[in-house]
Amino acid sequence: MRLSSFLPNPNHNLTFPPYPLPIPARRSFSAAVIVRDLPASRLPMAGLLNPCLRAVRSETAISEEDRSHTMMEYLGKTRAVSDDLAILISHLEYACKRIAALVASPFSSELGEGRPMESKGDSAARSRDKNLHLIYVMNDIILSSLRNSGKVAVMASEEDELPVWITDDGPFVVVVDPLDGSRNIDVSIPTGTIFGIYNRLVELDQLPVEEKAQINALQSGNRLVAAGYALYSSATIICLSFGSGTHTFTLDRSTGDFLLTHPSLRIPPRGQIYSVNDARYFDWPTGLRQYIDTVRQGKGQFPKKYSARYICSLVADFHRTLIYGGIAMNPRCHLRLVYEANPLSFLVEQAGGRGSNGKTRILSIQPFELHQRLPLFLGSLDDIHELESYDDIQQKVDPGYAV
Ligand SMILES: O=P(O)(O)OC[C@H]1O[C@](O)(COP(=O)(O)O)[C@@H](O)[C@@H]1O
Repeated sequence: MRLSSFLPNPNHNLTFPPYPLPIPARRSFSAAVIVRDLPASRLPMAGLLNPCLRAVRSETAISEEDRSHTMMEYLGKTRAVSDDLAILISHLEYACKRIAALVASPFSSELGEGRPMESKGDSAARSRDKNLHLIYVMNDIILSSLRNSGKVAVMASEEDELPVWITDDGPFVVVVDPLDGSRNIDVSIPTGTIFGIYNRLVELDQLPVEEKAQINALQSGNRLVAAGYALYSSATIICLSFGSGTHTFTLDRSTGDFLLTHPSLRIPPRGQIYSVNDARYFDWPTGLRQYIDTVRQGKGQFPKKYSARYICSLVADFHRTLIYGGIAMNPRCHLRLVYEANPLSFLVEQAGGRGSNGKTRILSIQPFELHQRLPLFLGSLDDIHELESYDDIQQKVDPGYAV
């Protein structure tokens, strides 16, 4: 068996994307070369081929000595990660490296130009987003990686109106927001990719493709087998959970490896930071206004004056919240249950926090529509419980915002 047959194959991508790319393909795909050149012991499927390595796979959360392990090594050692899942993650990792390179490229604004702009997914609602071309390129990068993995039955993307059926026997379903915070690209503010992974519902295999694609993608967050995000910032981070803790990996640009930097991350039970677009204050309901007024005066259950931070890039605001604690929220019906709220709630819960729509635990909500939006509150357990106790915190008024 040739190892390379499992890996993101750089040759598959030479025909991609199917429109002019203003940078030499070799430069933009250098991550593939790095992955291809990894020694066999560092590949995720090393356990498949090497029985000794498989034996050291551990059931438990990662230990201190695992710090600085590459993501590939981590996947190879963790029993919760099957070989199929490890292969899928390695392809997602590869896609995220390519996106990281492209968002940082001086040519990113030209990407996808000349490509016909069909009306897709949520694009009507996203008319204020100038970067739709670029987003569609990122979407294609993810789709191409998932196809090449051979492990995905269906991909549902925030950028596509309908889910894409990929392969009948793919064991997984992937939901994805390829480029969150895209409006910030032109000013080099962090952006991200969010993804969730479910098992394919084999009991639906006999249904027509459109039907089984939809139902597979509309699984409730309770059924996630893994979720993650990539943050494209001063460092490129991938944060992952397979249902036994949340771990973050940082890209070492000198080697192209993601190194384990925060094993078994725990969100502090209290933070001192709230993150919200507070220009909307006068559209908020009474409960939310009262909560924010209270904590910023230091009169809440945690007797410290809270500070505000708002990047307006969900992944970045969420990542800071995960590390420092506090709450990242968007109280209006704006963020998507399937592509954003569920994966991030899974990650925050696995780190000891909570994801809520202001009344209910996000992961227990059954989605009824792929692009369904909802109010979203993510963060430290005690902070979220305190906020929920104000009851009236979901913003019902949404006049439509121009910026
Ligand atoms: O305009 P608001 O309510 O502050 O929303 C900002 C949020 O919208 C997002 O940009 C996502 O919206 P889009 O998916 O439409 O780009 C988040 O990254 C950010 O947190």
